[in-house]
Amino acid sequence: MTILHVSAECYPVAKVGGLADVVGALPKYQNSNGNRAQVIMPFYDNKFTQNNTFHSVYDGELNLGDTSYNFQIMVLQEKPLDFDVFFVNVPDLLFKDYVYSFDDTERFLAFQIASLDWLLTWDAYPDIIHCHDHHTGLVPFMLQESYKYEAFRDIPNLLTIHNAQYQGWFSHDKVGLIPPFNFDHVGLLDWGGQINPLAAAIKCAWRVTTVSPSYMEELKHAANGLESLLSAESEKCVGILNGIDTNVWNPNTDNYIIKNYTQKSVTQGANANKKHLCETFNLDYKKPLFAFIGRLVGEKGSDLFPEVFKNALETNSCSMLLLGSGNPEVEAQLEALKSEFKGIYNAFIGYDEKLSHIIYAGADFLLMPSRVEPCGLNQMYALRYGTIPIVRSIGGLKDTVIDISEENGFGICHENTTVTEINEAINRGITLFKDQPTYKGIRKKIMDIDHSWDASAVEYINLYNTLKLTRND
Ligand SMILES: Nc1ncnc2c1ncn2[C@@H]1O[C@H](COP(=O)(O)OP(=O)(O)O[C@H]2O[C@H](CO)[C@@H](O)[C@H](O)[C@H]2O)[C@@H](O)[C@H]1O
Repeated sequence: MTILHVSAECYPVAKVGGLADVVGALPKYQNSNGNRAQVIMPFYDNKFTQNNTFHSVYDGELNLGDTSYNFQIMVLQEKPLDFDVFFVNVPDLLFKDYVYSFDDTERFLAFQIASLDWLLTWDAYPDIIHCHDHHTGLVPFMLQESYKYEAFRDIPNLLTIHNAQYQGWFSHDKVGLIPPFNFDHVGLLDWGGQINPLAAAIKCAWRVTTVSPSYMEELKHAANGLESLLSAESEKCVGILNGIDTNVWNPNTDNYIIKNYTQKSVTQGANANKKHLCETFNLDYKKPLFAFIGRLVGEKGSDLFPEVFKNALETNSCSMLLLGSGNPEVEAQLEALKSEFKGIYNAFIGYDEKLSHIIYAGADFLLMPSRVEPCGLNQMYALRYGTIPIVRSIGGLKDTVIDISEENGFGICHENTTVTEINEAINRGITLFKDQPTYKGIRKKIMDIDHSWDASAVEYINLYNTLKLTRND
């Protein structure tokens, strides 16, 4: 089966968050099952495009309303990835040193139109078009409604919602940017008086998946305005838990970390990484080290960190390390804490892939007090590296972490994203750390949990197969 993933991010080409990890791993696993999965994504001006050579395989011109733009489809000269990636280069719009910004409407529309224009020239169309998040949400609409893409009406397509908080809204004033379609159907684009690419995709895609079963259920009650739509479309929606790329995330072979280790050598290995972190960030090595990695946004509960960290650090019984960026106010508060808690707290405000790996390996506990967490990959990386996750039981966190008080439990869970509950959970971690035999036992146990893509990749293939059957009916 041939599958074309359409996405704004893909690791290691361009990564802002978990979307990149998924699109960088799922095709690999699908290919290893005898399929041909490919990715099409924008050509950005970033380290990856600067450090690799590309050549153009197609030159075209796309229209955004009355304005036309030249574009090329580029491919890598050599093949450093485990699957084919096609890059859409629209020099005037997409070739920027950022992935997302204020001009997303025009940029991602151009990306989607160029992708489909080029696809029209293929000899054999893909069996499945798999779209990811709102940046590609107009693809299912255009496949179904745009006159110029009539040849694609039969291609099964699906949408994966990685995060329904972001929907790509824009005004109906810009409807003319979308290639002509039967205007009687303009309502398919609309949600709440605006053009809403995520809503349009939920309406038009043949199937909709979310990245965990629990998140699918939660969306019916909390989907940033799309609750009733998701409830109405629930028959075509299904939750498939994300996996992780166990080749990239392997403490035994990870080139980013200070000392590699296996389940057998986790104590020495993880401690060497912890030591490095404590030396680098001036932290007390003897205390349990709690870490957070991620975007500093409301969904992740990051606005509560300044107070949570202060409460925890005032007891002088733990160290804290944060890696992330986002809300400038939160960033400033987290910076300010540094002088107050020298020797037990530090923060790196920014993005650093290598450092994230060392933290997964060297921290004792990973905090994820998310208000919303569609799946969450960080807790799965933490488990693989023997770091105990402390999570709020929601979305994918609920599906992947069992509290230590339960049978076969291995993590610390709390019900709500409140300062009190997060601090209580941290205190439970401090207590657990004092009981070193139990702590070490859990560490070893969690490294055994299999969250590789193997099972979920097959679930996707099975789902694609049901769509192919629908087409043949
Ligand atoms: N400052 C930083 N420096 C280095 N690395 C950083 C970093 N900030 C984040 N990362 C990395 O980015 C990824 C974040 O993945 P998540 O799944 O936790 O969150 P995200 O909310 O982006 O993804 C959305 O999509 C994914 C994929 O479907 C869902 O799991 C998730 O719930 C949903 O919100 C991890 O690989 C993490 O290590």
